[in-house]
Amino acid sequence: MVKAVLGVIGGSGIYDLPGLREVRWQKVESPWGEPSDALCFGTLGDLPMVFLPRHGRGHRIPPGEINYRANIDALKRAGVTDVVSLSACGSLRADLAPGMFVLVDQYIDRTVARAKSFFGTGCVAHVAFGDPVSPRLLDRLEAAARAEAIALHRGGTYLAMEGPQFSTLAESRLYREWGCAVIGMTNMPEAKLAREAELCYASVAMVTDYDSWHEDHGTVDVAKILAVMHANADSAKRLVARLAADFPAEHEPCPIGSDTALTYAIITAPEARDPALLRKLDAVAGRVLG
Ligand SMILES: CSC[C@H]1O[C@H](OP(=O)(O)O)[C@H](O)[C@@H]1O
Ligand SMILES: Nc1ncnc2[nH]cnc12
Repeated sequence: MVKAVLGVIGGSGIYDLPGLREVRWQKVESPWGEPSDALCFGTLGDLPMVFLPRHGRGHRIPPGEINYRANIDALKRAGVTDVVSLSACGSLRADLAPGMFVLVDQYIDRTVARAKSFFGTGCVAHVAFGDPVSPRLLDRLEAAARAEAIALHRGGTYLAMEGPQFSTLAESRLYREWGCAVIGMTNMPEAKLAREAELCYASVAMVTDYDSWHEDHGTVDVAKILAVMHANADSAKRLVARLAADFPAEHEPCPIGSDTALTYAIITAPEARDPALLRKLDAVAGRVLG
């Protein structure tokens, strides 16, 4: 049996997880560089949990400078099987009001200046990503939100922008025409890397604002976001506590194969593989590389 370990990546406004027991912050070394912070290990009920504040405690790191590879690698090394990503986001739809939580099921990646893969020259891999989110995690998040009476919308496309500046009005309108539901700066390449690391992944996008398109709300700024973010953070912590309380002790095989994503993904012939890269892949791809 594979023991379930729930990883939580906390976004803006979420720098700890109250309610964790046996808490210990511990630095995890990664061959991919520095994770955003030490990892916070603990238990909620009987479930082992690992928490990582995406921007570091004190919100030191901007979205474009987060070492997403080190973060996902460190969570993998810590034994995490499932990752819930918590994120502040702007809404691109009138019906998704500030305060609502959206369970994202698709992404559009418009980030441009980030390392997006663990693989590369010396070990090439192409994982499937048509279904980027683990549906079973979504089911569990939906049930937890219902139990906590948190307003939630299931489904929607998250537009990942580079930032750190917010969108222009023209960009905001364009993303609405593309049918996107929410916008943020961090879920890519995080979701791609989680898939490469064979982690089940789901994003909870917590709406803080209407981005720049809404005539009644003007353009977005950090003051508007902060006004909603703290209430969202309290709900998110309740959501996670409920999720953990109902989480199975044994890792459930992912119905879309997130946890076996590398089985047929590596295309480089064994004799052409770069030993130095293979060493860095020990945690992420250890299951298939041996
Ligand atoms: C503080 S507003 C902009 C900031 O918030 C979001 O971060 P996260 O996804 O980590 O909650 C957004 O992506 C920006 O990084
Ligand atoms: N409107 C917005 N655009 C990008 N990231 C955000 N995070 C919170 N609100 C956002």
